[in-house]
Amino acid sequence: MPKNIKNIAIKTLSKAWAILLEINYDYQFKDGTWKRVSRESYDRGHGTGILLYNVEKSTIILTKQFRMPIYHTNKDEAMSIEVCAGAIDYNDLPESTIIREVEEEVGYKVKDVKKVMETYMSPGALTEKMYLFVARYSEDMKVSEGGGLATEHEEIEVMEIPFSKALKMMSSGEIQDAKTIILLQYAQIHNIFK
Ligand SMILES: Nc1nc2c(ncn2[C@@H]2O[C@H](COP(=O)(O)OP(=O)(O)O[C@H]3O[C@H](CO)[C@@H](O)[C@H](O)[C@@H]3O)[C@@H](O)[C@H]2O)c(=O)[nH]1
Ligand SMILES: [Mg+2]
Repeated sequence: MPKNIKNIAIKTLSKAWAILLEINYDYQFKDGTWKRVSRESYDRGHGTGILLYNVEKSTIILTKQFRMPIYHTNKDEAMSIEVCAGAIDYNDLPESTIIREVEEEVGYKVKDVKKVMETYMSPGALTEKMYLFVARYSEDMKVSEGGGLATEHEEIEVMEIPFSKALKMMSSGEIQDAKTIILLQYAQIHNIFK
């Protein structure tokens, strides 16, 4: 734990769906001087994501959905292609969260999920840590069409595509979501289709 931080003062800028804080603190730089620093920190909890893959078919399952923060800054890229993912509810665990999200969003009941990484997605601004998983899927695990929760205003298109196509979509920039890129590269590095 760093010892060169003191006099922390926290101000809540916004407390709505998530919490935006302004955190002011004294930070001692390497030359010994102390300076007052201010940083904003957005807390929307932690999250999970999963790459679902089928070795026999060489396919994976991705989702496509409208993302307002992208639309707000880059309208053409607002339909985001991502691995299935979901925020962890208070007191829930990453494993149970991702198993529930897989059923809600893409319609499969998976059991054995393997955690492959824990990663801070945007540590300069977000408190969120993402727990990333992989799991095999097959037709006998299919229980619904998925699509997300209408009550939560979700509308998720389920995409089952060859792994090779997903890699091309990553190279071409059609896939730009970080958790998705990390998991696709994990699959490539660890040769999970072999
Ligand atoms: N009212 C309100 N509701 C929100 C807001 N943001 C999200 N929600 C609700 O919370 C749900 C979040 O859906 P999840 O499936 O749990 O999460 P996600 O949006 O897929 O995000 C996942 O990936 C993100 C990283 O790309 C992660 O940040 C996130 O934790 C999660 O893993 C949405 O359907 C929506 O109902 C908001 O600003 N306001
Ligand atoms: Mg989701």
